[in-house]
Amino acid sequence: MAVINYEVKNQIAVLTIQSPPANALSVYLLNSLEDTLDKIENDTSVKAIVLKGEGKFFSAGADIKEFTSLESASDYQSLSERGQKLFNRIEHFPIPVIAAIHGAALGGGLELAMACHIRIGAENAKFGLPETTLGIIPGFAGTQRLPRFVGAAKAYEMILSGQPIKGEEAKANGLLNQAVDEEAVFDTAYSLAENIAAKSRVSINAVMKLVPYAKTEQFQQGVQEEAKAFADIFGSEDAKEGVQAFIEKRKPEFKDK
Ligand SMILES: C/C=C/C(=O)SCCNC(=O)CCNC(=O)[C@H](O)C(C)(C)COP(=O)(O)OP(=O)(O)OC[C@H]1O[C@@H](n2cnc3c(N)ncnc32)[C@H](O)[C@@H]1OP(=O)(O)O
Repeated sequence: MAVINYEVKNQIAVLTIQSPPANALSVYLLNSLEDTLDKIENDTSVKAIVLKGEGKFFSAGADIKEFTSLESASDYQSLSERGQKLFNRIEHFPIPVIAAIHGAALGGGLELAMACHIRIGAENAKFGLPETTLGIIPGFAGTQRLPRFVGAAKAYEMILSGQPIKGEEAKANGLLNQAVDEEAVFDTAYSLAENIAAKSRVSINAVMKLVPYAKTEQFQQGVQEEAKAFADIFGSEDAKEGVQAFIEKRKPEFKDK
């Protein structure tokens, strides 16, 4: 069963994505994450959060297999808006969230990591938005958040090519705060959480309120446009072909329509 498991100890909540085999972000999992945030927001003991994935990856993104059960453009737009809203909540969460990323953060997995406040990643992990490989586009605000971290030129390259980058390159491009050995990812994230938890809650709350003002004003407009485009693109033959090809483990044959 896909869930977010969480444990609170010493004022730190550790959230673990448990959705084997790839920690795909199904709607059920997104709902579980929302429920967990509700509980943590009401737990006045928590001062920092570490978010990690169980198994081989942090997360391989939205559940591609679930796409085939959606029918209309409005279903796809709702899915996109569901993820966008949740990730926006994380970005504005009053408690700092540190993503501890190993294996891969792809598609929605990277979009989730980018909504967190701090990212510690493995040097050998893959970071990317491979949606164009499926004949679709990112839909959980990736087109808007990625350029913020890596700049427009690198974002175009990553989104249009669909090619992931490794931890060192992600760090050099501002996507990661630190790139460390895979074995050290969780401990590095956790000790940063301990450092934060030793600070006054008053300071933490003030910082969490102030930093979001640094955002651009067009971000909300951008994510609305993204949800519409995400819905439209699923009406294309190439999106059906791309998703089907992933499921059938073959290369897609795009027809540009
Ligand atoms: C709005 C948001 C949109 C999106 O996020 S769209 C999704 C974007 N993400 C991707 O396109 C990533 C797709 N996955 C991959 O590229 C690869 O996988 C990995 C690099 C993550 C891992 O590769 P490897 O180690 O070779 O494993 P494996 O055999 O490909 O995958 C193991 C199992 O995990 C399933 N899986 C992987 N990613 C997803 C996913 N995103 N949604 C649903 N299932 C996924 C596979 O199918 C397979 O399953 P089985 O063992 O039954 O064959």
